[in-house]
Amino acid sequence: MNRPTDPHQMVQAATPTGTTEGYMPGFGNDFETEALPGALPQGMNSPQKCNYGLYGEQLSGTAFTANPPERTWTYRIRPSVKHSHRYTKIDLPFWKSAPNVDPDVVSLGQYRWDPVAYTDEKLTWLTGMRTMTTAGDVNTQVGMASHIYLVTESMVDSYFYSADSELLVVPQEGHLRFATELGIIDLEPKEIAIIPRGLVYRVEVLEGPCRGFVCENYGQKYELPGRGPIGANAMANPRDFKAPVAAFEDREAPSTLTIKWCGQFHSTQIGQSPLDVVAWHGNYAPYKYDLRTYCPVGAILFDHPDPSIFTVLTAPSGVPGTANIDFVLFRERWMVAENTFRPPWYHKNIMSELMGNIYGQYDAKPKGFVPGGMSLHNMMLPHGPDKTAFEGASNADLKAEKLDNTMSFMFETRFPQHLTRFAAKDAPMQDDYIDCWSDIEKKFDGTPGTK
Ligand SMILES: O=C(O)Cc1cc(O)ccc1O
Ligand SMILES: [Fe+2]
Repeated sequence: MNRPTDPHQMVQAATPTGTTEGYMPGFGNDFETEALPGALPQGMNSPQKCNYGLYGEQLSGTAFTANPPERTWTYRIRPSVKHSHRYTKIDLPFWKSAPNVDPDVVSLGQYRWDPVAYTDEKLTWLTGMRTMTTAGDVNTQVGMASHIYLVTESMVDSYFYSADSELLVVPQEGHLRFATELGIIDLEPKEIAIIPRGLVYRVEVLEGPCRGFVCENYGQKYELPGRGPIGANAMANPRDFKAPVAAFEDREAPSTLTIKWCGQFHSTQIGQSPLDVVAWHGNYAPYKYDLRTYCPVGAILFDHPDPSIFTVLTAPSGVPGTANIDFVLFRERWMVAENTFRPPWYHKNIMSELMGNIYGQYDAKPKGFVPGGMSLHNMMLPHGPDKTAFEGASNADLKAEKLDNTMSFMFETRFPQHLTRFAAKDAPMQDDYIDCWSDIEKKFDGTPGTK
């Protein structure tokens, strides 16, 4: 067990034998963890008096009667209802929620952005969030928002939770620490984290500046996609998802708690750190996942399958097979298909595709889609390889080829995505993006045979 030496170091539970330090493996497991011995009641949830004078409190992430229900029992120094003032609305003008349809902004189109640049401005997780697109409606818990974050400063005596959403965090540069009620998640590029709806946390900069992408999921929680005929292994394997062990701080200091609720931000003053959960058990918890453990399955003879084969996590929408959000990963892999145009095909899709580049080069766009950059191919708008990618791939010698040093992803939603004013006017949009297709030649001349 660690003892705190500075205000931001928490007392952390010992790690169960054989697991990565500070984390417990498994997707959606029913975990139990305690940072002080005997803090977790055994065999029951609500003893008349909890050990150490702790308060028992349940955090429900699904309806009580959902199947399966997801909830966590926390044993904490104070119940979280102990805050001293009412909530005051505050303004975080760059963090938008759906519906956010700006009459001056055209969302219909193919768009691409260079990385949003750091400035001299000091930015925290809250002030550094820049919404790029929104889809659906936060009030009916349908849809999503995509954001870029630029974070240079740790939150100090400042805590946050989103009642609106589960956050999928995809770092591109820098190392962040999510000190949450349920424990600590350290996060760096090539990893992702999921922060559940309702969970209080503080974000610290371990190595800055930090830039990355966030998909805010207003709907049902992310789950592992069914693998169907692929079977019980490959793609994202459950044991590679890691939930933190319990960690707490007993810290009395005037602090601010900010809540995102129905698209608006509110804050209240509290006299202590809310990260005071000494022990917990349950299946509603934050987790992280190392994208390098994703085992891609692909074409081993001919043709290019749909990108759904690369789904890491899927958030259902209620319509079977039609996700509110799919998180899809394009990582290093071998290309071996014979007599095949190997990059993505030209296509139109009812789903809206927002992509981000974590590092390297993406096969359909060898130039222009750079690390830290994003692109949007909105509902039913045609897109596909640029002229260079098309010419290269249709004339390539089709030997086995490793796509190396490449990691891009897609937030794919069944809902159209609307650009924010920031995305349309302030972010570094590439005005000439659609020119990447304009030189595609007509090869047809009425005579048979390949050209
Ligand atoms: O548009 C894109 O680049 C994403 C994508 C990749 C792929 O392999 C197939 C379809 C698709 O939309
Ligand atoms: Fe696409």
